[in-house]
Amino acid sequence: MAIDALTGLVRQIHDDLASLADGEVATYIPELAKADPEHFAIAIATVDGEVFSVGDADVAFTIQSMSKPFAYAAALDRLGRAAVLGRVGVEPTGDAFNAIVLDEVNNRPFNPMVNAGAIAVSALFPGDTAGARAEAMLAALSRFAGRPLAVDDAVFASESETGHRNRAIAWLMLNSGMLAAAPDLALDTYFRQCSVLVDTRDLAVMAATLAAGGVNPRTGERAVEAAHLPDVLTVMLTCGMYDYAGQWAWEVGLPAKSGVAGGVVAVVPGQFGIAAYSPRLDRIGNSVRAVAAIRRLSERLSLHGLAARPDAGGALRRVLDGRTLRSKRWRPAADRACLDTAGDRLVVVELAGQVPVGAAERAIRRVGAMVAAGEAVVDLDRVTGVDPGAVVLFDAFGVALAAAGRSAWLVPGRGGRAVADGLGPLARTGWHVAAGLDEAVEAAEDRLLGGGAGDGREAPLPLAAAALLAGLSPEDLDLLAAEVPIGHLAVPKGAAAARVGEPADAVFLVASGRFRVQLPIAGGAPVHLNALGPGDSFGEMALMDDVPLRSADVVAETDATCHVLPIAALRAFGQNHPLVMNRILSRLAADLGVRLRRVNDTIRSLLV
Ligand SMILES: NC(=O)CC[C@H](N)C(=O)O
Repeated sequence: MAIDALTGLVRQIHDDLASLADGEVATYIPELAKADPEHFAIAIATVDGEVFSVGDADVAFTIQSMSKPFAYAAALDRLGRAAVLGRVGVEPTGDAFNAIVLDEVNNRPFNPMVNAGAIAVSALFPGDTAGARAEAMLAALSRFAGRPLAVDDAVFASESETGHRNRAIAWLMLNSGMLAAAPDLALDTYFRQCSVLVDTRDLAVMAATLAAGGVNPRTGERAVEAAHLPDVLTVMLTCGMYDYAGQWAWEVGLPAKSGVAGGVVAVVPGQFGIAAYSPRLDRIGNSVRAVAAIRRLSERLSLHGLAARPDAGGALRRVLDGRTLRSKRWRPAADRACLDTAGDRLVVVELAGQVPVGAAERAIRRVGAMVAAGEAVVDLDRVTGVDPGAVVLFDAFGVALAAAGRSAWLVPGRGGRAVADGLGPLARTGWHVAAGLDEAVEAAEDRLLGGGAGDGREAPLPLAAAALLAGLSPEDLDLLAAEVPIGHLAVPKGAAAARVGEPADAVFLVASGRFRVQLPIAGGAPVHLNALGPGDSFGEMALMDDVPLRSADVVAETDATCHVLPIAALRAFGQNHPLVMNRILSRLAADLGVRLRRVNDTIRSLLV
């Protein structure tokens, strides 16, 4: 049995309320009077499909008015907002759920949560016969529950026989032309809809489907388009608890809906669906224990929708500048020195997690402060989601950049694809979308440097200028040139000087041009490890160990040339001149130390 945090907390609330016996079981629908007043259950469903429950969570009862948000969602999905708004408003009435009050001005019921509005919505289910409409209604509600639901025929019969007030409402609406179907047909669908059998766990899953953007977290099936959720959740918050809705919004702050069989569902957008069941009702028709249970849960877990939220800037993970964050591109000492000073005119803003509008605005503000005099990169690789409004801001900023004749780099990475896709035509935006952070930083550095050296057209460096041989005297170099057959290799742009798995039989000293050291990934882009330029070396690790094969690809970024020293000849040279070889190996060890520290910095930056 897995140990979790919610079950114990919910059980505590359940136990604390077990003795609460206020309220009366509904009897105006005779069949409802048969409910066991002691039944009490609480359930929570998460948006990733877990369901926690305590008490009588498997006891079945009829959904009653808790069906209304789901029927409303189905109507919005099928007919669209305008058509449904023409049939039912969104204004709370402050009256009882069965009030015979219609919005005469707009010729429609006030909202879809009271009976009048709900009957108007039930009339919108498709079908020419009661059976066809019932089938459409059950299919819609079942998508939210994630299992086939059925009607309790006894409750349906009981409500049909006694539903005179609802009949009055329906015929009154017919009289005003508000009903989209014949009253008997609309009422048949509505009474069946209210008589659908559910248990508390079902209701939690139905609410979780609304919390999860309209997708059922148990089945993965979409029950309603996400675009309709604000409509559904708003009327649940403002009207769902009838003339207790104002106090509910103030105390609990969650979109919710009650039902006279004794249930209440509540939605924590993006997190949970909550349901509670206990048949005793207060004078308004809401379950006393269920209201108390969800109120306590909201208080205990600070779920109130308008509770203070953490600063939106939390998604702004890091802001670095070009003095600390460098591209992997090789740069000559002069360029490196330039970046040591001018690097503060290159800013890299990194976002992570969910990006609300506020965080996007803050990141953009940092970029906007820089692009007038320098370069900027926005890295979204660690982002897990971007609010639609944030995408709008990124696009608007791109247009402002273009209008100002400036530009900046955007790195969508693994999480920011929605932003890149949401940008208008790249021609009208000042964003450069980069495949990776290193590419963007390299391009920003180039622009800061006015180009950047190592383009392959420079004169090849002599052997003596190789960093690996920096410790050798002219005499040492003469010895080396006399006893080691030194080759020269020209590598055209795009060609590989070395490939993974090839024999590691030579050391390459870069004389001109640039190389990228990379790991080939089957079916994907290679992983960029390092950049090399004139004076650098590769393949020299073979001097230190007996690994006979190359461990990475080395590909020319520009036309390039290298001095080539065979390993076997170098080893023989080392036997004859151990002191000279020792200077080469000391240099190599020092270089490896620099590379190791750079790798440590990279790892540390990933963990920060
Ligand atoms: N609030 C409710 O659950 C009322 C639903 C019930 N079927 C009615 O129409 O009266």
